[in-house]
Amino acid sequence: MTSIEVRNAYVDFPIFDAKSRSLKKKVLGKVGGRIGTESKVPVIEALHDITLSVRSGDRVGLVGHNGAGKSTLLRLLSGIYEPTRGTALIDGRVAPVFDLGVGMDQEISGYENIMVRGLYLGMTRKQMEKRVDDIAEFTELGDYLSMPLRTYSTGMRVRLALGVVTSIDPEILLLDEGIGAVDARFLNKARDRLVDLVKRSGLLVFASHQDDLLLELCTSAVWMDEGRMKMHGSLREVLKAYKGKDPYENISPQTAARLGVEKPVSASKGGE
Ligand SMILES: Nc1ncnc2c1ncn2[C@@H]1O[C@H](COP(=O)(O)OP(=O)(O)OP(=O)(O)O)[C@@H](O)[C@H]1O
Repeated sequence: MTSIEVRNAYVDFPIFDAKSRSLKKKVLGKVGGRIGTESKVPVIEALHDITLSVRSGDRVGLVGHNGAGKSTLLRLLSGIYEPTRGTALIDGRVAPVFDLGVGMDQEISGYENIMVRGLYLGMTRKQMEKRVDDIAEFTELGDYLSMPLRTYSTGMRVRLALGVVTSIDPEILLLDEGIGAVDARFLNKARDRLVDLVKRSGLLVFASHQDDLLLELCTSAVWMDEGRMKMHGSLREVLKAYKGKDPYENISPQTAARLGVEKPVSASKGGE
């Protein structure tokens, strides 16, 4: 069965070229994992004693401040990082969607990039051949699909990458928030495809700062803080604790309608 089991896992990054004198001054920072200065070189404790079990059907959101450890945790769950201590057992085919640009080649055409990126995400050539027309239509890139990628604007690249990403059939889908960083009109168009993609996926872990997208794609959540799991529970409860207010207070009427929930009347003033 598709699953990920993480037990007492730590991820440390030793930093060999840090300016250790200024580290001794201990400037109090609000973001990032703890920096240990006991050993010869400073060590960033990006993940600290993580125990997490994700199974088929789970849709987990990762929330937390900048540097809290969300991306590092995604990389641990994908097998890209090995834990420094502890274990991470991954059972299933992983599609890591961290950076929309990864696996894209500047010198080959949009069509060719669709194939290459699909293979990188675990699809076969045959599967991608069947999907290429659908992806091409979604991107609205027309004749540009025959041009080399270097001729594309940033937004055009995002369209291409999102088209491919939302066409795959992953067992384990790991999404980093970059996916949300596209213009609102195109995101609207991509949203349905993203929702379908998540439905097709065995399990999802999604790191994001955007409540709307989290509410749409996830049911449970983990709140990361200084590399530790501060809370694990239903998405609504975790967002409530993290933000200090009910996430449904902030969502747009359109999102409320899509989610089939009633937007509660704003009761408290909170904030990150
Ligand atoms: N390759 C690396 N080398 C050294 N330190 C790293 C590396 N990657 C992450 N870190 C550190 O690990 C900690 C966690 O970073 P991570 O990128 O996982 O945070 P995040 O929660 O995804 O943040 P954001 O919301 O800003 O993307 C930070 O203190 C960061 O400085």
